[in-house]
Amino acid sequence: MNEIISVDAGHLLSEKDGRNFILHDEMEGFGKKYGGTFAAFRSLLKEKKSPLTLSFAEESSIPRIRSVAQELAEKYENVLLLGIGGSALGARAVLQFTRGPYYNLAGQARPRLFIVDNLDPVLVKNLEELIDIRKTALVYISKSGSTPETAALFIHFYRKYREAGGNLKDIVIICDPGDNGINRIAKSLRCHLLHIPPELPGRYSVLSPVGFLPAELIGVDSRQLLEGARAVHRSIIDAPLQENALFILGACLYELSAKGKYIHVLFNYSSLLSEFGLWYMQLWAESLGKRMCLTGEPSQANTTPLACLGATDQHSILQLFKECPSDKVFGFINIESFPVDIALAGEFPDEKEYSYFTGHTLGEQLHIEQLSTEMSLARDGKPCYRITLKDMSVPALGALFYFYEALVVFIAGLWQINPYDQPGVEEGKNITYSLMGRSDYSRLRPAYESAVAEYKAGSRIFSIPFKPAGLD
Ligand SMILES: O=P(O)(O)OC[C@H]1O[C@](O)(CO)[C@@H](O)[C@@H]1O
Repeated sequence: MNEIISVDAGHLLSEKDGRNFILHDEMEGFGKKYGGTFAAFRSLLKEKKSPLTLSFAEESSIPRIRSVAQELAEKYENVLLLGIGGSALGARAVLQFTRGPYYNLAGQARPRLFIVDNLDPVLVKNLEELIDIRKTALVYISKSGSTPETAALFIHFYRKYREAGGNLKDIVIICDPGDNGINRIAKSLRCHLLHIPPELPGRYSVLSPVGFLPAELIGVDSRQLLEGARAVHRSIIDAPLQENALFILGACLYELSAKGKYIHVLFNYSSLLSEFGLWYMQLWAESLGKRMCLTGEPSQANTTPLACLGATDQHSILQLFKECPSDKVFGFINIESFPVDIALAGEFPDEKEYSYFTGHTLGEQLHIEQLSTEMSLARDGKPCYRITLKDMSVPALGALFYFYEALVVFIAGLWQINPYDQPGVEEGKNITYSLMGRSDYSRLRPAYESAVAEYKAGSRIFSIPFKPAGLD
């Protein structure tokens, strides 16, 4: 196939079963029902007025990002990337897809890239025991600069780095421009400072310095991510409605959620896409999980993302998918052509459970298992679509990122919700700031402290005693 990605939406449709699928007649009416919303969405893309298109302008920042990456790669054995959510998940997906899960273990990998996106003290200690901080560069990514988890990690590693005599100018900070703590710190350290376009929300920022720097650090040409994204961008703009993959899929998913298919499962058929699955979950959840419409009315948005890994999760969650309530729509991501394949030798020819593998390959088996899983769900009344990536190239990954970014923005338009904010995350952050003693939140602290006391008073704890053997 010549396409970079293709979408098979045929098994979201049915001739007769309009309860679980989209009827062919219903699809015929999509243009009339959703064409207006799509046209508005498409013209924002075309006129480069959509936040998504800010990524394309970021191409101009790549030469500088590349030179920072090369400088760090020459000087350091390790790079520690601190970020969370949109400031880490895209980098994780790029690292895993392009270099595989064992990149840091490969002797020739330089620099090794460690992405820390949690506060867990055990995780941090484990990492410290593994790396020599004197040979480690620090990259601190926080769009807002106020995310408490990443700020805490930066404080910790900055202290270690400074105590180890690290060159403060080599630190890289990536954030929004602005007059705030993170920008002042970057200026006072006189370190590398890369800015994210303010109108590009964090979960859409993988195609910006947030994803480009980690890509360049591991030797991936970040321009190629943009090349793939551009191919999708052009196809959204150029393809007529009835052949437009994004329009058809977006309209189907929207209609299916109205038919009770609330859970959007993304079943990725490559271990090198499991981090992409986590990136997708944040993108989908924070963009589409909205209580209110742009009009101020309660929203009808009712979708939950779930990422799974094929073939692995066929042996964990598939049973439930098959036999429990039909509240899901399934997206499969398949790789057409793996860069390598492994042929199975003819062992145990007298054993029927083993002899049939002879002459097959692991890639072939993965494809067969993907198809079997999809077919068994579709034949059981579960709507399925499949996205096939031509290969495991960098442009294919860029295309996939942009496709899902555009898909959520289009679907948000159908629900008339804002895909770019995340008001639901704020309360938890405010409680954390107050309880941790952030000065500009001290006013809220007494109220939150009494709310915490009240909450804890509601606990009902049932303990299970344990006496280690030999201590009786
Ligand atoms: O890049 P920042 O500002 O540190 O934010 C990290 C993440 O926190 C959130 O704001 C809330 O979860 C996400 O939208 C964002 O990706």
